[in-house]
Amino acid sequence: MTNTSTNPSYQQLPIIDLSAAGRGPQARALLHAQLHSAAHDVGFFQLVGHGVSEAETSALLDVTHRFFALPEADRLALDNVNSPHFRGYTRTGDERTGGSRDWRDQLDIGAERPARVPLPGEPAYWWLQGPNQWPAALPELRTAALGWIDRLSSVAARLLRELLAAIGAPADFYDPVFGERAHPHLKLVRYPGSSGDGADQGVGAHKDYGFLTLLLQDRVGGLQVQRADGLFHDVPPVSGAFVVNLGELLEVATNGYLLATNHRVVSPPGATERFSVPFFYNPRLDARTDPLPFPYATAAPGVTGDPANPLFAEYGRNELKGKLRAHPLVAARHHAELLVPA
Ligand SMILES: O=C(O)CCC(=O)C(=O)O
Ligand SMILES: [Fe+2]
Repeated sequence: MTNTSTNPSYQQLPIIDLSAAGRGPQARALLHAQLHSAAHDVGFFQLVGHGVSEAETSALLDVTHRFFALPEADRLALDNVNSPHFRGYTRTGDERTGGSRDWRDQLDIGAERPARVPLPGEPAYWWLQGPNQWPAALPELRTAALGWIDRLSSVAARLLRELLAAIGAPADFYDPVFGERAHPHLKLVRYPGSSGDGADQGVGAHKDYGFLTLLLQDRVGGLQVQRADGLFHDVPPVSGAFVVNLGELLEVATNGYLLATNHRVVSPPGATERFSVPFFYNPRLDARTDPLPFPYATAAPGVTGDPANPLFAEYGRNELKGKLRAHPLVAARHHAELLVPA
């Protein structure tokens, strides 16, 4: 990949301490100023003071390692090609981003709900609701993953409210699109090192589909975020911090005042493995993202106009667009009628 920047002025990443929200009006006002700038000027930041302990994160990383250490047959028993809901295991090389192969394997997990097959005339995105696939040989993974989804949903809910307040909007404006029927998503990811053929796309440049992503990464590094100079900048691991990116719905919500952050992962060198656990804070599938009332709305530039990646205000549509693109084997097997002929 090209265009990687080594510009030192970009090496200081904003660090946001969420615990400041509970430390009185002055601390909260300072938090809001920092959050406003981090979200508007940079588009991503490191989140600390979130209340998730090191014991909790190491337990999750431990179960992640144990999942990828299972015999391949145990992982392939959960192949997402068998799930019309895009849940389960994707083997290395089966996922595509920007039309090219990603060199990572992963387990996709969502809210645990029964399938809701769309009736004629209903939106196709209801396919995204359905059961997960769990490894029989590692029953504790289910508890850990569903527990992490609950834990991070509440951190993300607090963070979103502070972020909305920080830009002068009603903090609870989007509360109704979350709640019981929200559609959070978790991935357990392994980057198995270099593909050996000269490509270094761990995952290609993309934006996430929802409101906020809270990423737990190990110490290896390789995540890069595109900044205002157009170049990709390393996001070095910070112990105890989650990397937060803004997703496409926040861009839609603010008419481009906040931008969804374009990011990618460069494969680790040689046989080095990297593990990460992105958590995606997504609303209900049938939620429409109403425009956010806030004082900067009139100055907002509008959403990014990329014909290859239209942004949809209806969350389910926005996610389905991405899943069909990223998982062509699942799409071809279960959803051929949804694919636009090339
Ligand atoms: O693994 C990472 O650091 C980032 C993963 C990511 O961007 C994604 O899965 O959407
Ligand atoms: Fe991402």
